[in-house]
Amino acid sequence: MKMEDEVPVIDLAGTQDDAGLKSVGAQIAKACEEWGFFQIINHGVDLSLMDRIQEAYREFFYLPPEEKQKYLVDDQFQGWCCPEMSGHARVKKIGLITPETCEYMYHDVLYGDPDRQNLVPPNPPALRATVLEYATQVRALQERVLAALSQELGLEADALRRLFAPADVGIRANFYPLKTDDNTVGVLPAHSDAPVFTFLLADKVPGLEIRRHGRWMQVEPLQNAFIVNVADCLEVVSNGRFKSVEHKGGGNEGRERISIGAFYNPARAATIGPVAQLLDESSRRPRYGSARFADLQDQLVAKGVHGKRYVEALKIPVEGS
Ligand SMILES: O=C(O)CCC(=O)C(=O)O
Ligand SMILES: [Fe+2]
Repeated sequence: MKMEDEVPVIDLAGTQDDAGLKSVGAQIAKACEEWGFFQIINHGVDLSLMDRIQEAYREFFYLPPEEKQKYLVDDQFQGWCCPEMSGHARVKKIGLITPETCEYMYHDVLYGDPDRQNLVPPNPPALRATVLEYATQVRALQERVLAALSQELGLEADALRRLFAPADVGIRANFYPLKTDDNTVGVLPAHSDAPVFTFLLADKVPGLEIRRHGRWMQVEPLQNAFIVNVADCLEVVSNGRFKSVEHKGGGNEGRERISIGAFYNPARAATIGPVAQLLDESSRRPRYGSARFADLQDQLVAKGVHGKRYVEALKIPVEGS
C-alpha cells in the first residue's frame, strides 16, 4: 500500500505549549484539508482512563436488556438503543435506529446542568464518573487541536473555541457484538458527523471505514491513538477548506468491537456559518449559509443520519452552474 493511502498520523508529543502546538498546526490543517481524517498519538489523555472507559461501556452492554431498557433513548437523543428496539414508539420517533443498525449509547455529558450528567447510567457503578472524567480530558485535548486550527486559518488561537462556546462533549459508544449464525451484527450506516470534530477511541479491532475518492477504505487503528475526523460545523466555519468526510462503522467477524466517539458539540445557540474574517481576507464568497447548531441538531434527531445531508443543505449553489 502506498504511503498516501494511509490516514495521516500526527504526533502531539511536546506540543503542550504554544510554540509546540504551532509546530504541528500545519500538519493538522493539511490532514483536515486532504483527508478530513487523521490519527493522533502522544496526545496526553490518560491511557488507563481510555482502558477504563472501554471496560465500563463493555460492562454496560453486557447487562441484561431489561436493565439497559431503563435508559432507552429519549427525544433529545440521550440514552441507549439496540436494533431489537427499533419498533418501539419512542425509538421510531427519533428515527435513528433500524433493525440493521448497531447497539449504542449516547449522552451529552458536560452541559452545566448536573441533571443531564445524571442521565449517564449508574450501572455499572464506575460508568458515570469515568465518562465525565474522560469527556473533561478529551475536551481539553480537542481545544488544543482547535487552537492549532484557528491559528492555521489566520485567526486568534481562541477564535474557534469562542465561536462554539460553551461547547459540550457528546459521548457515543457503539457496540458490535460477536456475530452468531442466526444474528447479524448491526452497523453504523454511512454518515458525516454534525459537530465540529470527533475523537474516536477505536477498538484494537478495526471496523471504521471512510469514503476516500469515491471508495470505502478501512482505517487501521493505532494502539492508544485517537482517530480524529472533521465534522460538518468545521467544514462550514472554514468555508469548505476542511472537509467533513463520510464514514461508517461495523463489527469484525469473529471479534467483538466497541468504538467510543467524543463529539465536540457547539453550544446549541451558536451560529454556524463561514467565519467572516476568512471571507474578508481572501474575498472568497461564502460557500455555505448559516444556521443555529440547535437547528442542525434537531433536524438530525428528527430525520436521522444519512450521508452528508445537513452540510449539503447549507451549501450555497455557485451562480450559473
Ligand atoms: O464504529 C465506528 O468506528 C464509527 C463510529 C462513528 O462514526 C460514530 O459514532 O459517529
Ligand atoms: Fe461518525
